[in-house]
Amino acid sequence: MASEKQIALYENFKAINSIEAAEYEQFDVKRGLRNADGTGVVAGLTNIANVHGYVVSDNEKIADEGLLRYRGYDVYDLLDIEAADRRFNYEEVAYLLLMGELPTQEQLDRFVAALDAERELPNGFTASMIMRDTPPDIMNVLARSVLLLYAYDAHAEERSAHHEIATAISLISRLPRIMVLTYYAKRARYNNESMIMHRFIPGQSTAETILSMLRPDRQFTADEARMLDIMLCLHAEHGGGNNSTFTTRVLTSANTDPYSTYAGAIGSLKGRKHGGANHQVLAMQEEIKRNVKQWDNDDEVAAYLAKIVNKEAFDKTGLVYGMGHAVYTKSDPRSVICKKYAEKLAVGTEYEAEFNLLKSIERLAPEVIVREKGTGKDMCANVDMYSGFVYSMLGIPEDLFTPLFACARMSGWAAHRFEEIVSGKRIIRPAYKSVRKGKRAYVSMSER
Ligand SMILES: CC(=O)SCCNC(=O)CCNC(=O)[C@H](O)C(C)(C)COP(=O)(O)OP(=O)(O)OC[C@H]1O[C@@H](n2cnc3c(N)ncnc32)[C@H](O)[C@@H]1OP(=O)(O)O
Ligand SMILES: O=C([O-])CC(=O)C(=O)O
Repeated sequence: MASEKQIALYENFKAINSIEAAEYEQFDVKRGLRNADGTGVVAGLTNIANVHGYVVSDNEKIADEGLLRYRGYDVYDLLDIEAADRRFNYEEVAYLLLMGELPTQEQLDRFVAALDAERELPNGFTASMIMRDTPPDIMNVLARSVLLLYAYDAHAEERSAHHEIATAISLISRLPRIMVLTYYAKRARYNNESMIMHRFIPGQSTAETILSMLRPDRQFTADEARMLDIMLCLHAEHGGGNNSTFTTRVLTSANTDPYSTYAGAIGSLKGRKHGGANHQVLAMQEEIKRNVKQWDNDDEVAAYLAKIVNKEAFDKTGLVYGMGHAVYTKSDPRSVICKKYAEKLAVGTEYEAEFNLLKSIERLAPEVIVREKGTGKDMCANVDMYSGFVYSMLGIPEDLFTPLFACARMSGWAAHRFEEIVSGKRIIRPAYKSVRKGKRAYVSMSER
C-alpha cells in the first residue's frame, strides 16, 4: 500500500485520465466496441457459437428472446434436460466445441480417456504453485498455474494443431484439480484448517471429479453430479465477443503461446462485470437480506435496490449484479435453465425464501433502474443471477463460483483460439485517436 506522502502522486489520477464524453461522440468512437444502440461492433466471424438476443430491423434494435447455440446445436437440445436418464454432457460439449462435431461413442470414449490421462499435475507443482503464498482469490492461482504449466511442457513454443489440442485437453483436465487443491490450500493458510488432497478417481466425469475431490467424505448423489454437469455445460461457451474469449482472441492474434493466452482469459473472467459477477450476486443478496426486514415485500426490496443503483449501498458501483447483458434483452437462456433447476431444488426447503428473493430482484431491478436513472435498456437476469444459488444448494463454497466458470469456459476459449489461429490472419489492433492537440515543447528539469 502506498504511504500518505506517495498518495500525493495519485491526486491527479482522475483528472489526467479523463476524456470528455463529448469527444467520444465527436469522433464517433465506439466505446467498449459498442454501437450507439448498444449492439456490438462486429469484430470477427465464428462457427463456434451463436448468441442471439435482439434483431435489427430498419436500423433499429428490437429486443428478442435469447438463444444460444454451440456449433449450431441449441443448448436446450444439447442438454436434453428433460430426459430422465440423461448422462454427463460436459465432455461431449467440450468435444463438440473443440472438434466441431458431436462425437460418436468411440470418439467420446477416446476423448474422455485423454482427459483422464492428463489430470495428474507435474511433480512438486502442488507445493510450489498451489500451496505457496496462496492468495485469497482462487482465480489468481488458476492464472499463475496455467502460466507456469508452460515450464513443464517441453514443446510449449510449438504452434502445431497437435500441440494446441493436447494443451487444451490437458488444461480442461487439470483446471478442476488445481481449483479444488487451491480451495483447500486457501483454507489451510487463512483458516488453519486441514489440507484435504483427495486424489481424482479415473473414469469419473468432470462434474463427478470435482465433487469427489471437493467433498471431505467424497460422497455425492447422481442428481448432484448431473446438476453440476449442466452448470458446466451452460458456462462452456459464449461466442467470440465476451470479454474473456475476446481476450483469448486478442492474445492469440499476437501469436503468443497457449498458456499465456489462457492465463489472460482467466484474468478477464475474474472481472466483476463478467464471470466474477456470480460471486457479487451472492454478496449483494447477503447485504439485502441483512438490511431488508421482509424479503417478500416488494416495496422494501425495491427501496434497497434503489440504494444500490444510486451507489449508496453494496459496492457503490450502482450495479445490480446478475442483471443486464451486452447481447441478451428479454432472456438469457442459461439463466432460464439455472432458475428452473434452482426452483426444483429450493421449493419446500430452507432455501425457498432466498430463491424468492432472487426472483424479486430479477423482477424489480429493471423498473428500479429505469426509475432511478431516468434511462433504461431491455434488461434480463443473466447466467450469474442463479448460478451461485444453485452451487450453494450443491454445497459448493462461494470461493469456487468463478473458478468453476473458468473450468467450464476453458473449452470455449480453446475453440476460439483454434479458430483465431486458422482464420484470424491479422493481429487484433484497433485504433485509438489521439485527442491531445499539438506538440508540447520539452521543459528541462530546472525550469519545471
Ligand atoms: C457471464 C457474464 O459476463 S454475464 C454478465 C455478468 N455481469 C453482471 O451481472 C454485472 C451487472 N451487469 C452489468 O454490469 C452490465 O449489464 C453488463 C456489463 C453485463 C452489460 O453491460 P452493457 O450491455 O454494456 O450495458 P451498459 O454498460 O451499456 O449499460 C447501459 C446503462 O445501464 C446500466 N446498467 C447496465 N446493467 C446494469 C445493472 N445490472 N445494474 C444497474 N445498472 C445497469 C449501466 O450502468 C449503464 O448506465 P449509464 O448509461 O448511466 O452508464
Ligand atoms: O457474452 C458476454 O458478454 C458475457 C457472458 O454472458 C459470457 O461470457 O458467458
